[in-house]
Amino acid sequence: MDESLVKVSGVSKTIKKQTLVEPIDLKIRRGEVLALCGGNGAGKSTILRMIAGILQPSTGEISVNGLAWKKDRAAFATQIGYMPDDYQFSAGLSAFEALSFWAALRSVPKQRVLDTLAMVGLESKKNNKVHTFSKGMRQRLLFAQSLLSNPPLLIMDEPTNGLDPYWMNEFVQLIKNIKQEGHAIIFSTHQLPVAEDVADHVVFLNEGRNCGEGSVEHYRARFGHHPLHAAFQEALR
Ligand SMILES: Nc1ncnc2c1ncn2[C@@H]1O[C@H](COP(=O)(O)OP(=O)(O)OP(=O)(O)O)[C@@H](O)[C@H]1O
Repeated sequence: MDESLVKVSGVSKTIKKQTLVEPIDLKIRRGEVLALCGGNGAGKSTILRMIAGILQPSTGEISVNGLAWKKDRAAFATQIGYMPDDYQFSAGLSAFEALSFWAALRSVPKQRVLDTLAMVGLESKKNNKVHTFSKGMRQRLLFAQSLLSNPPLLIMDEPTNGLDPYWMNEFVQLIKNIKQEGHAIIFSTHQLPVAEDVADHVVFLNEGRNCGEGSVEHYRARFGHHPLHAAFQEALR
């Protein structure tokens, strides 16, 4: 029996005759972390945005927890927490206010707002204006936003971008905890050591195409320490 929480089959994206993503198949089970790795313009964000229901695929089907975006968008959206790679916060809002706004949209209680701020180490900054935050602090706030409703699937676009080594490590721990709770996670990264640390399975992308994939365990057995660099080189050949 196929126990995948997320099923992506034959999903592609073409805009004005330009193929951004060639048909791709992905499956993610509960408690599994999938990393999309690839260089600039490889198609990572486009794939994540299609799974998040923000961008309509040109072909293919996507379902999360048995719900198809095409059939029931509202229910589909409740299954997903999405952390974009770039987000302009409204000027003048504090971290607590920004998170409370998203919480209200999802009927999430105020206590959960405080809890998620604590999870990402922003509790003491909750009344500070978001526009005064550093890049890493904004990333942590976006991460908190994606966790608010405790959804089965977390989709994160370059989540460790701008994080200092301490928060990089904290992020890895948070993802491991969330994974243990049975959530499925898909994220994109340029940082192969991050993928090595948290991912179970890696898909390498190049020019909108899946050019190789495998489990981190498999790559480690094959290439030893820091295996994804060697695996990516091989995939690009
Ligand atoms: N709305 C759009 N219209 C036309 N082309 C687009 C659009 N969005 C993205 N692209 C192109 O699609 C390709 C894939 O972009 P995408 O943002 O998915 O890559 P990425 O792997 O996330 O890159 P990066 O690591 O730089 O964020 C790029 O060539 C990009 O220029």
